[in-house]
Amino acid sequence: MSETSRGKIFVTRELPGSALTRLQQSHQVSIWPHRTPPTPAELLDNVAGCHGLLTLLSDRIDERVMEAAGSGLQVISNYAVGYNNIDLAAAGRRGIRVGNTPDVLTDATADLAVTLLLAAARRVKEASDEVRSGQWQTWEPAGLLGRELRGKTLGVVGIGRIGTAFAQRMVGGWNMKLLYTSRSPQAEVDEKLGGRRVELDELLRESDFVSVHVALCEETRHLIDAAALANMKPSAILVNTARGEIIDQEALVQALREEVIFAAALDVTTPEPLPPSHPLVGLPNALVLPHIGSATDTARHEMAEIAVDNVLAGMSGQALRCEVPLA
Ligand SMILES: NC(=O)c1ccc[n+]([C@@H]2O[C@H](COP(=O)([O-])OP(=O)(O)OC[C@H]3O[C@@H](n4cnc5c(N)ncnc54)[C@H](O)[C@@H]3O)[C@@H](O)[C@H]2O)c1
Ligand SMILES: O=C(O)[C@H](O)CO
Repeated sequence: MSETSRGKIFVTRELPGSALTRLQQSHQVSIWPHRTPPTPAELLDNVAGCHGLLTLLSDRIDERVMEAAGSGLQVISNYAVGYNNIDLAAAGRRGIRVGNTPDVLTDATADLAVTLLLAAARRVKEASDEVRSGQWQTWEPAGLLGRELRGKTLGVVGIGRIGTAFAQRMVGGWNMKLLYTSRSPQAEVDEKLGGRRVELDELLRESDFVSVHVALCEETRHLIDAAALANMKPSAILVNTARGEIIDQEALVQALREEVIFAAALDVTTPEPLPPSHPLVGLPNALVLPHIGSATDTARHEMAEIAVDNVLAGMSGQALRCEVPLA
């Protein structure tokens, strides 16, 4: 299909900025009009006959969805850098290209990981709750004591784009010692940030702050389980801006209740949204945000431009601006 012939595209949510108008100029575009995602049945109905899909991380794009779209489906463009919501093997079998939106959200997400770490270290949630609930009585010498960062050991689980940007901030800002896990040696991280690649066990044992940045896949699901949490220092803080499923959340609740670790600060959970009745929401030493890592105007606008470029390229049979390699 050429970029000028009108192919059918389903977009699963409105996007910020004007990027979607570029799709509308050349194609027949239908945009899911609601704030919440289509249900699986609604998704199946809406993709029928589509040549391109522009999806969000909350849309599960499995073989059934690809089947429902039909044999004309050429491209699935995910409005996210993570693509664990898409069955890549099925896309590969069907010759469907898959796109994502890396790099433009790296700074925003690394900044949020710093925010979470600092907020947990200085007990910002408890402090703010004290003011809101009227329990703030006086300035107390030993009230709400938190943790200092300078010179402490930082453990980065998965030192990709965001993990590296986060480590740069923490090493540069607070002169932290850096340990990281990676499937391959990272000479630049070692040279520029004084990093040392270690096994996960050692990272958890030695780190004062642990931040998770690895992609979610079968090998990383519940990478941080009860045994891993037990391996951490009782004074340690765990940050997660990657995906909720990388942490065994029930084990985390127990570890926080029993003070196996000091605190956790999470931008991602299982499920999303996390119900307000979930124990993590009520725990004083857990801070939960509603998956806002990339939520800056710049990042979300640039993500939209890439996602649209990916759809246009895929529908004209070209390599995508940001293409996910398929198995
Ligand atoms: N909270 C948010 O809003 C937000 C925003 C952006 C990204 N993310 C998440 O952060 C993740 C990282 O993003 P990125 O741009 O740094 O990606 P990246 O690909 O640069 O980094 C991912 C790292 O995970 C490693 N990895 C992948 N599979 C692995 C496996 N099986 N075992 C061990 N390591 C493995 C890779 O080698 C890489 O170092 C994304 O996958 C996404 O889930 C969340
Ligand atoms: O993977 C991603 O890009 C985030 O989770 C949302 O921006």
